[in-house]
Amino acid sequence: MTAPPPELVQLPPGSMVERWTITKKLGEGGCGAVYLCTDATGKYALKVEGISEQMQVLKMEVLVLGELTKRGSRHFCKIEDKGRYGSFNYVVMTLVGKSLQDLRKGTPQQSLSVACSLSCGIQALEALEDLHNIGYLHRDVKPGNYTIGRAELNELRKVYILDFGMARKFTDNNGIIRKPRAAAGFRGTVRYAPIACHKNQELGRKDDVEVWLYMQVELTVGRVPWKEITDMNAVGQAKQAIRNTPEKMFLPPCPVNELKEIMRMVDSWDYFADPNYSECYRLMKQALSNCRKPEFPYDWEPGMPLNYMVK
Ligand SMILES: Nc1ncnc2c1ncn2[C@@H]1O[C@H](COP(=O)(O)OP(=O)(O)OP(=O)(O)O)[C@@H](O)[C@H]1O
Repeated sequence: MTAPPPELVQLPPGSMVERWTITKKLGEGGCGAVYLCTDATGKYALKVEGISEQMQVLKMEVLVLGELTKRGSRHFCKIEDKGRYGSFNYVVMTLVGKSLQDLRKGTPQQSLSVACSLSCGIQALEALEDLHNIGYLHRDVKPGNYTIGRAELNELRKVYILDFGMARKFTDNNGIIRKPRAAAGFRGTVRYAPIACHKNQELGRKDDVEVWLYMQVELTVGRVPWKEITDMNAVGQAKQAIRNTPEKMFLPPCPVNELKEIMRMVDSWDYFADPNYSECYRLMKQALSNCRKPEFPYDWEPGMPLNYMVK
């Protein structure tokens, strides 16, 4: 018999968690919920997880964000507070804006304009590079886990990465890459999983970059070729097969030459490889310049079609 789903912590509007007043629920994930909260200094996001939850993912979130907060990293929420309160653990962090998934879905064509998606893509890869540089893999890269900042903070041109519930440390305490396990279980979302994940192989930095590339396609074109396929193995096969006909994935207005070159590089890397991020940025910037569209304003800035979504 399977265990009943864990009870999510419910915090009604007006309730307090230490000095934080709950305003409303922002969303729910697999293992907890995220609330809008305030204190005397402003608005924040408060993430909670019951202490009896089987999968304790908040710990990883605190570990990763704590490390990045220390380093003053770009693209990450800052931790304001953390602790245990009654029967749950909580972390209070920077409040961010809409996800790239919501913004993409807010358009009739389900995609961002090409210059906007390339520019956001560069920031999204910078976030992964920063995370990899402190020894962690994200392993759940997808447009729903990237957001923009808030208009009130003048952060409409900033991309944040969220959700480290599936992160994994790939280095040991001496910074040496851990030995890959012989077999690893499937992790993440089928649509965005790297090929190695379909093969139950240990994931490395190159796998986060592979998935970032799929995300780039989705943001620019509105879909990945395996969108309609539901069977996990068939999705894995489709990802493999597209290597023979990359033009079918990098549809206009994708910069096909540059993205093909990035895919070629990614496919040449193994578990231990340190991805050549700077070459990826160079190709993305080349594509941005070749598309002959201005990088700014982004699609959701004042006067632009998606601005209604960030108000
Ligand atoms: N710092 C934040 N500021 C604003 N909204 C946030 C913040 N962190 C998370 N959210 C929102 O709260 C919701 C749940 O987020 P969370 O990342 O915890 O869920 P999850 O467990 O990853 O969910 P999923 O299973 O969908 O991946 C999402 O809609 C997310 O956009």
